[in-house]
Order: sequence, then structure tokens, then C-alpha cells
Amino acid sequence: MIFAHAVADVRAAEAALMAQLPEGALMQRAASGLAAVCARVLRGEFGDGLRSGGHRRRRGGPYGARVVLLVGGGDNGGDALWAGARLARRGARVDAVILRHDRVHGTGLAALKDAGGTVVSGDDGPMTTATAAAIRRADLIIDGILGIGGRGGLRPDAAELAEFAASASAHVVAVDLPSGIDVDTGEISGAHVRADTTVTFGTHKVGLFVDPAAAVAGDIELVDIGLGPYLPAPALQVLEFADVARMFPEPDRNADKYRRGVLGLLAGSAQYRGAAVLAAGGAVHGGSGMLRFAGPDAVAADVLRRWPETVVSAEAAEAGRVQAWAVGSGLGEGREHEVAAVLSAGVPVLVDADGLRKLPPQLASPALLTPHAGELARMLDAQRSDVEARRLHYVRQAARRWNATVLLKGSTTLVAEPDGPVRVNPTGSPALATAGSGDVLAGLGGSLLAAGLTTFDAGSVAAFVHGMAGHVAAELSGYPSASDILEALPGVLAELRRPANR
Ligand SMILES: NC(=O)C1=CN([C@@H]2O[C@H](COP(=O)(O)OP(=O)(O)OC[C@H]3O[C@@H](n4cnc5c(N)ncnc54)[C@H](OP(=O)(O)O)[C@@H]3O)[C@@H](O)[C@H]2O)[C@@H](O)CC1
Ligand SMILES: Nc1ncnc2c1ncn2[C@@H]1O[C@H](COP(=O)(O)OP(=O)(O)O)[C@@H](O)[C@H]1O
Ligand SMILES: [K+]
Repeated sequence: MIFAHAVADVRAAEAALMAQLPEGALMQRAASGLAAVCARVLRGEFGDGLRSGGHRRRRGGPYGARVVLLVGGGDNGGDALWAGARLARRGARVDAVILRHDRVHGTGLAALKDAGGTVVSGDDGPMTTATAAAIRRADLIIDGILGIGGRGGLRPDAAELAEFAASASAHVVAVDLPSGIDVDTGEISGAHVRADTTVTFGTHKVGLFVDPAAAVAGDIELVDIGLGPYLPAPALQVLEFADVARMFPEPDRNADKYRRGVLGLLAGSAQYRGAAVLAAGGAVHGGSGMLRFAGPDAVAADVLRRWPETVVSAEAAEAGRVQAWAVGSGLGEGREHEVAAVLSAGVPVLVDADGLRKLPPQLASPALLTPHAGELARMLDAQRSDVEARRLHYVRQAARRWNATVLLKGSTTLVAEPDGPVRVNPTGSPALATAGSGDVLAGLGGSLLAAGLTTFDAGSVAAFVHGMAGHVAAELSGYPSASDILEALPGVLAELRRPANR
């Protein structure tokens, strides 16, 4: 599992660690890790990142490379200067653009000059003819404008510099984080740097994983500076393949279909018949022992044709015993009384799409709500654009509001509980943004709930597997449909469940 911590916790851990170490030791660890990643960038070991297109790709390493440092008035600028000094000693031509001469990290600047680096900015501002020329011909730009001490977007002179750097063809490496993002929320409130690679220190920072900020961080490289023992519980968790492989329910020797868990599915309608078929497909593969589908004859017939293992009934009340419900995908209007009955049935429930329209103020059983940004906006009486800009804020708010697990879908899928760390799904891709793909996710998540996973684990495991299936489907079909994603599921699950991976 990968973790990210809040700035206050990073600061406290740094203070505790620094008390044990000689002055400046931590910055040397950070700068040495930063310089090592920069050397790899200059050897061409990194892709072109997000700003791909106009990059001049260098392969020769630091010797003879042109490096520009953007240096703010704090320790983030200090890291850049010390790393610049190391690169200069290895033969790079290093030019520093100093934003605040009165605040610049003194020993870092002296070290850079000793190593042969030069300052190209002027006394009255960072943008000079020499600055522009250095940035235009740079192979690598190191963004040390702001780190965890930054507040709000970049100020005008830094913003102008960042904009000029963005128009250059150099690879941009951000020190700790792309300057100007809100590091604890992933929000962006003004001008900021766009990085191809971010080298972060001690632990990951929240904003590096949450859009919109994550989208401007590029590849993330973590440099261990020894903070680990001093860090408290993380603010964010990112599951990895091995975590997910371990979290799957393992049917025991004397399992039967009931003990493996039965999922009830209330999805699809005359208008959205396919939603029932797609959700049922996610469900029959998701680890539960049996699927009971409740819905109108025509929809049930479609489900049975595709998934003959399903047991169908006309109404939720006639479905029989289940260990969990998944409700709402493509359900349309008119079955609100059934949704209400399912929500008070006393078993865990995944609530998607139309099931989210009229949620009661209190939910009677453990619930996993799976809105996209538009649905969450409607639930919280907010604007969709605001939910997309402040994903972490709103997902946490909804989790507290309904005392439930909330899985917010989209470019960063987040899974939040009323308290504790939020999980970010690392496998998402725009390939998933296709009609019906959310229905597959709902069926899969519901099935995992029925099989006994908690709402938090079921949501995060389902999102992870769904994302992997999206990648596999994209390799096979270019622009995969939801049916393609569904078809890729068994292969992905087989890989995850292989004994060697558990
Ligand atoms: N502590 C450690 O042990 C280690 C820390 N490390 C490194 O230190 C970094 C944190 O350093 P830091 O605390 O000095 O803050 P930092 O992010 O450089 O910026 C502060 C300066 O920015 C300014 N400023 C603020 N907002 C602004 C804006 N919007 N636009 C423009 N300017 C703005 C603010 O000025 P003021 O607001 O006072 O005018 C102040 O001068 C951390 O990210 C990591 O890289 C590593 O070496 C590992 C060991
Ligand atoms: N830009 C994106 N990047 C990654 N995943 C995305 C993106 N846009 C949508 N998704 C994912 O695609 C799925 C779409 O689900 P949903 O919005 O419910 O669509 P539908 O209702 O048509 O099934 C969700 O899993 C969501 O997280
Ligand atoms: K930075």
C-alpha cells in the first residue's frame, strides 16, 4: 500500500527526525535524491510525461546538459540549489533564477556558485533576457519555487516564470510538489507549475494523487529521507496489486453458494435494459455465490439470456434471502418503494445512479454509495464543477452526511468513510469513461459486499479491478465499450487470484 500524509504530519515528523540529526542533514538527503532522479531524467529514463509533444529528449546524462533552477524563498528553493550544485559538479551547466534575493537559501546558493553554477535573474525581478534564453535552451527545469510552505496559487512574478517554463521544451521536475497546487486537497486555485516528474520527500503528499492537482504532477518519485518511523496514520491510501490480491474473499473448503454470499440486484428498466445485463455481469464474476435479480419480465429475460445462472423475480420483496443488495443502476423512476425497502432490509447495500436520488437522511445498514460528480453534486446541492474541483472535500462531506462509505467516480476515484483515511484508486483511465461502465462497477462492488468484504474494501477493490479491466480492454479494442470491460474482468480476476499473487 502506498500512503500520503497531510502537511502538518510531515512537518511534525520532520521536526522529530531533525532533532536527531545534524543541521542540514535532511536537506542533503532530499537534494541527493532529487539530483539522482534528475540525472536519470537526463539519461532519458523517464517518459515524456504529461507535457509530451515538444520535448527535447536528452540521453547523455548530466555532463553537458543545460539545467535551469527556479528558486523560491524557502527550503524548496534550497533543495533545488543543492541538487543544482550536485549536477553542476557532474558537468551540467546550471543557471539559477532567483525569485527572492532577500530570502534565498544562502548556503544552497553558495554551494551552487562554488560548483560553477550561475544566477541569471536580476536584482529587480526573475525574468531577464538571460533568464528567457536559459529557459529556452534548457534540457531540464527544476521547479523549486514552492513546496509544502506554499499558500494559494503562484504570485504574479512566479506565475509569469512558470508560464514561460511551460512553453519551453525542457523536462520539468517539480521539487516535492508542482509549485502552486494545494498540497493537502489536490485543489488548484491559481497559477501553478506543470511537471513531467515530481520528486517528493519522506512520504507522498495528498495533492499528488487527487485531481485536478494530480494531473499536473507527472510521474511521482518518492525519496526516502527517513521520516517513516515518525509519521502517523496517513490521510490517503493507494492500494497496490498485492494488497488487492490479498483482499479477495477465499471460498473455504466446505463453501456452498449461500455461504459464499448471495447478491440481490435491483437494476435496469424498460428504458435502460442493458444496465441490468452489465451490472449482472459484474456481479456474477465478483466473488459471491449467487445472483438474485429483481425486475420486470422483459429486463429479467435479457439478464437470463446473457447470464442463465441468475435467479429472477419480479420484485425485490420476492427475491428471497440475500447477504447484500446492489440497487439503482439504470433503474429509472417508479421503483422508489422497492429501493426504500432494500435500504431498510438490514444487509449491506451498494447504491448507484437512480438509487441515489432519494436517499433517506439516515441509512439503516452499511452502505456503499457510488455517485459520479454530477450525482454527488445533486445529493449535496452543489455544482458539478465544484465537486470536480474539490473532490476530496465533497467525498468526505458525503461520507459524514450519510454515515456511509462513498465512492466518488471520475478521473480520480476516491473512496471515503466518515472517518479515517481516504483511498484513491490508481488504476483508473479515461477508457472507463464509456456508457454502462459504472453499471459493471456496481455489480462487481455489490458482489464483493455479498461475499463479505466491508463497504470500504468492496468499493476500493471493485474500482481497482474495474480500472485494470479497462486497461486490458483498451489494449484489445482501442476504445473499449462497457461490454469489452466486462469481458476483460475474468482475466484480470484470474491474474489477481493466482496463488502466487496472494
Ligand atoms: N523541513 C525539512 O526538514 C525539509 C524540507 N524540505 C523542503 O522544504 C520545503 C518546505 O520549505 P519551507 O517551509 O521553507 O517552505 P517553501 O515551500 O519552500 O515556501 C515558503 C516560501 O514561499 C513563499 N510563498 C508562500 N506562498 C507563496 C505563493 N503562493 N507564491 C509565492 N511565494 C509564496 C513564502 O514567502 P512569504 O509568504 O513569507 O512571503 C516562503 O518564503 C519542502 O517542500 C521540501 O522541499 C526538504 O529539504 C526535506 C527536509
Ligand atoms: N476521466 C476518467 N478517468 C478515469 N476513470 C473515469 C473517467 N471518467 C469516468 N471514469 C470511470 O468510468 C466509470 C463511469 O461510470 P458512470 O459515470 O456511472 O457511467 P455509466 O452510468 O454510463 O455507467 C466510473 O467507474 C468512473 O470512475
Ligand atoms: K516545487
